[in-house]
Amino acid sequence: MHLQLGQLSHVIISTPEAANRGQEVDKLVLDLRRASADASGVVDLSRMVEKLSAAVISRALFGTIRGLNQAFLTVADNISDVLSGFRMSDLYPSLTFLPVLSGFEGKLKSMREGASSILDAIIDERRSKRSSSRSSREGGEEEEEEDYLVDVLLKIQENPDQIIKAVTLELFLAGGHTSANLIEWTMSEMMKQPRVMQKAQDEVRQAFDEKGDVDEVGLHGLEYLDCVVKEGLRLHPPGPLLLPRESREDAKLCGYMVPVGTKVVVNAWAIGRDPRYWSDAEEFYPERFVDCSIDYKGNDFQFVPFGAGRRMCPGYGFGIEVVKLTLANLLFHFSWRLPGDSRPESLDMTETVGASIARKYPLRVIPVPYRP
Ligand code: HEM
Repeated sequence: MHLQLGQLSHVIISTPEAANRGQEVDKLVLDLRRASADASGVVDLSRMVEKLSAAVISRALFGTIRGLNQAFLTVADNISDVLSGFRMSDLYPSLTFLPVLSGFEGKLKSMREGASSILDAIIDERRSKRSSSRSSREGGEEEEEEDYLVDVLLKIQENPDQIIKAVTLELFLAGGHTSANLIEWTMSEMMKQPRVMQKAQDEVRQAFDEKGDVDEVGLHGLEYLDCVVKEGLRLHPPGPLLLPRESREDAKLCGYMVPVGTKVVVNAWAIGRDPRYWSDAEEFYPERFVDCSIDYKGNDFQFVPFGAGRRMCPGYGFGIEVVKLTLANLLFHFSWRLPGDSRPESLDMTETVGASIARKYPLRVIPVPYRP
């Protein structure tokens, strides 16, 4: 993973081993297998995928630290819940007393303090792990160094803990829910359209049948899955309004005057559904991306699920890899059915309203193992 983060020029988590996403995805497959043996066989895929992507991102950040991981996940989850959604103060930013009056500011402050003390403990734990493996190596013992993101930041001596904590929390908040959200919506769209599910499944099974399992290297040859993920991003961008910008000078935009200092919100969700740029814009049709040069890397302004420009998502490579790896595993190891006699076209796709658009109702589905 290659990230550019403010004061740091570059941070690289170099290997999938450090990110360790494969292990977490294997765990998800195992949990699904177990659940499929239960009487009803119905699983809450939304919840399972949310858990998976939080585990993947926390492993990449600081590995597994018993007790602390869970505490951090809970606090970070609460912060992200509080931050999503709109508040009165967003509509009337000049009324600066509103966040204080509503209790929003106090709530955030106490959550930040909670996250900060857990992160202090995580940093201390990684620091002592690093120094004990250094002493083992100096004593001639073979000890492999683990490089999680916190370790990389600790190696850069001039980073005060305050910055390490801010970067860790930001990455967790930005990278956890987004990947889960995209997996959940893309699976929902495929449940609704068995034709697409079948085509993606055929591709994945053809690629990995001989090996019997999905691997990250093989993911790059899955052209249809690539189109499916792009189509998921077009219709359900996990950050629908990107990050707010502020205009640095007066500007004229689409005939409107935008004065200096205006908060500008870019609606990536609406852009992805604009019929001027997309035919049958509301339809989930991955084939539109076959032999099409439009990509999500910030150069095609009709498709900006990761934003564009200097504030573009620095974690898109990591996010896409997690999403593809998870989807490929879900498609390879299981066939999927809806509970009872629900028909695919009747699957409820109601969205929540807020800074991120999630499914209003969790995706409840039945996994049927491909191989016993
Ligand atoms: C499918 C997964 C993801 C999606 C759809 C996504 C989307 C976005 C979007 C739309 C933005 C705002 C960009 C803008 O305003 O121009 C953003 C920012 C950001 N993303 Fe992601 N993201 C994903 C995964 C990740 C991951 C895995 C990480 C980290 C490991 C990450 C880290 C960040 C950070 C740190 C920012 C803030 C950048 C800044 O403040 O300038 N994202 N992301």
